[in-house]
Amino acid sequence: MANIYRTPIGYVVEDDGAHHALDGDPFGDWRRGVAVDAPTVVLAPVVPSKIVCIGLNYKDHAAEQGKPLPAEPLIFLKPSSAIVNPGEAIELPEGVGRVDYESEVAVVIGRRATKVSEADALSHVLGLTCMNDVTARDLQKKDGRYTRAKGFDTFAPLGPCITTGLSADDLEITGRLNGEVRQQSSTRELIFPVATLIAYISRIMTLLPGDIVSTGTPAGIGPLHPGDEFVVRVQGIGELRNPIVAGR
Ligand SMILES: NC(=O)N[C@@H](O)C(=O)O
Repeated sequence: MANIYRTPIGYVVEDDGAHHALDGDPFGDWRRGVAVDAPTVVLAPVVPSKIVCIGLNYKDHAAEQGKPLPAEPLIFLKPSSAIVNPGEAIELPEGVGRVDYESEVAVVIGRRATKVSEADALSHVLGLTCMNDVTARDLQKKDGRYTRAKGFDTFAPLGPCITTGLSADDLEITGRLNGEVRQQSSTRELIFPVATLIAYISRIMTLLPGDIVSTGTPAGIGPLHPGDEFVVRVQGIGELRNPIVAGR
């Protein structure tokens, strides 16, 4: 297991508490280079060609939304332009009403995946990271259109790193608003597990190295306000912390 950080000066790999420059390409051949200090500035770990999100993939969230459980994965896309780095502000656009946080475990694709089987799906995964699927809830409720409600700039905080060699079967996920726990669950509760999601999506669209599959949010969603801070924490990966500001 290793944590791969993207920094302004390149990738850094951390394992057993030691940090090394990553020589090569995290999606291809790479090796540990010179020893370096722990990065002080980390960027979103990838710039994906697409973010594929899953809706209603936790029973308790579907229940709090008053929605029936989907018979198959409910997928939608989020634009890469929505990505913000760990520590950067989530901007609440003017005039859109309520904007919610949604803590999620996100999968980083490592190898090109086209029509892959469930049995072979996980071999296409590079690792896991955290994502906040920020959502303009009033807009979503108004007309059910996901892309607009979830596609605003800064609505996809991503990070802090890619954790390799970690199973997504039973990871604790927590969402804290201003230090208070608002979401607490485990990936054990996912209706459709990661292998099923990758096989399902890859039958529709090819997943490319660096693409993100965000696995859905558990119950406990709620609104964000200027001055707040929201932290997504996933066991074995780390914390994704973002302040909230009023946007234009
Ligand atoms: N309601 C809603 O948008 N939910 C999804 O994003 C989800 O289940 O993660």
